[in-house]
Amino acid sequence: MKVPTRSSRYSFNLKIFKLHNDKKPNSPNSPPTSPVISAKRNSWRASWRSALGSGSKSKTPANGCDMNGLPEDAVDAADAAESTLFERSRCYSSSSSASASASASTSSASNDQLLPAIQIPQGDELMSMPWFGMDIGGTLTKLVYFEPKDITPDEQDREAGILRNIRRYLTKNSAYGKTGHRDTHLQMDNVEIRKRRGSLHFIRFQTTDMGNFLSLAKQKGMAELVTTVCATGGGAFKFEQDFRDQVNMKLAKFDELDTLIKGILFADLHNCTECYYYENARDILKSEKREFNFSQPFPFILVNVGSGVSILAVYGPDNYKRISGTSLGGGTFLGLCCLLTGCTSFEEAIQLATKGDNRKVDKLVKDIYGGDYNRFGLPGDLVASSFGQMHLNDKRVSVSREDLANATLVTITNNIGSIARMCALNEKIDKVVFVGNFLRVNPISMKLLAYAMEFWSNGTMKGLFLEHEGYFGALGCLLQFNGELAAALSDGGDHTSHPDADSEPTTPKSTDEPPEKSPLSPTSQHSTR
Ligand SMILES: Nc1ncnc2c1ncn2[C@@H]1O[C@H](COP(=O)(O)OP(=O)(O)OP(=O)(O)O)[C@@H](O)[C@H]1O
Ligand SMILES: CC(C)(CO)[C@@H](O)C(=O)NCCC(=O)O
Repeated sequence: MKVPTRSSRYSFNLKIFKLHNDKKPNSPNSPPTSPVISAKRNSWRASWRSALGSGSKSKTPANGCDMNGLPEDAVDAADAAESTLFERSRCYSSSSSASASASASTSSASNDQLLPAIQIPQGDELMSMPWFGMDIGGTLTKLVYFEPKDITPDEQDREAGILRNIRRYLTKNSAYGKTGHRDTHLQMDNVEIRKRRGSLHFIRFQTTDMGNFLSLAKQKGMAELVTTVCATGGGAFKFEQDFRDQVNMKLAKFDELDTLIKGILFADLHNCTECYYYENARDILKSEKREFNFSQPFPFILVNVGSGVSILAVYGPDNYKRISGTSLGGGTFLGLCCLLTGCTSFEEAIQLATKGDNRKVDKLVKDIYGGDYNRFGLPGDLVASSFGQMHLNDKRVSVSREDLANATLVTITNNIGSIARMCALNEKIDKVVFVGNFLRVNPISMKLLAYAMEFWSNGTMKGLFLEHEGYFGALGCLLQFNGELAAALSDGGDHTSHPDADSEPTTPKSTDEPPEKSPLSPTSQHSTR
């Protein structure tokens, strides 16, 4: 359970508040007006929780965190390769119910407005197991599976063999087929969803393996058990017919950005160590991961770094807008890295980047000025031109694959950081949350983003990160199982907004408005910082 009274967290909020208020009005690095930090505490949570029908949250959860939000039982289940890169500890709350449900059409106009009560679907078929949420993205498909742990002996007797086999198959293995992988270190235990208690399992595979996934699902008898799968992401549209034809499954489609936000809020409510930041972000070598109290999240900028990048301004659980995006995302990093280094996987690309040095590839300010460019506060070590040395033959022949991988990672990350910061400045928001699988096993990028937010805003903005990185869309989708699933089924299975649909002014879910492009051209970033 998240405990708000953490002195270091308060001091961080106070520091930001002070910086905003102390700032001289026309300081070149300051936003035109200070972002408002709400004095109301946890009010959105109370209303959200009441909308979920989960009652009040106990202050001393049965498991999970102590009153300082520290892990009571740190579970080290990380895969060996991943845990060497990134250490994680867990502490999950058991105290609140879990079904996210507020429907888009009744979205709140402000953070504090009460949301409508959930409608639990009546039909047993909607409630029957197994419960999945699926996010079929441009590169990776994410699957969140709810494993009930409160099965009574009676229920066990009645549990169909197929259902039992699926449950065992998913929870006893951590690798499936060629690219399937269960992120065991992310498992959430003792979670309550729709009055059932159990564990959430997080599974991913390459979207290019969808054919194999469907064959496996068929082979395991899923088609006889599951009639409807809640799905989000572009693939929910692209593969809809394949699901129908190959496994006789209908997709109840949900919008990827709606479910992303729902998943984030749910995960943070249930995991007191979900959100973190980097202390000493200005010194990348010394910066260290620390928990962040995200109990008052709104407003925040959300940067979803998947194959491409979507940037949202989030004002409440059902109140957000997509303010920008860029095609230079995780897919670009992986694609360029494969081209430049001959690597064949994301993990290999990150391993190479960890050992490389971008300064052999990029042109730095000091390569041009001989030192800092003081007049505009550009340090000598700042990248002036990404890959800017690679037109020189002698430099080109002396760089390694590792240097090229590192430079590619730094280029893509800095560009995302720069656009995100401009968006935050524009919206006058000081919290910038980065998610998406690009950040998987990728502390280099997270530290760089934390540095970029802190340095270029003079400490007034904070880069924040979330443990379940790329799984929020799938998680949010699983939670949609309530009233919205019934709606999705009755209206033909599509619960997303279309560009030609009417949009709610306070809930810009549809894509009516022409998409705003990134405020920066890739070549103009430094001068606009
Ligand atoms: N095992 C992996 N295989 C491929 N890419 C990976 C892997 N792990 C992390 N990544 C990174 O994550 C990115 C995909 O992230 P994510 O799953 O969040 O997006 P997506 O849903 O596939 O894409 P989009 O949202 O743009 O449709 C890849 O482009 C790559 O940079
Ligand atoms: C197309 C999506 C939304 C798919 O998740 C994502 O890849 C993205 O936001 N790409 C960037 C598109 C843009 O330039 O705004």
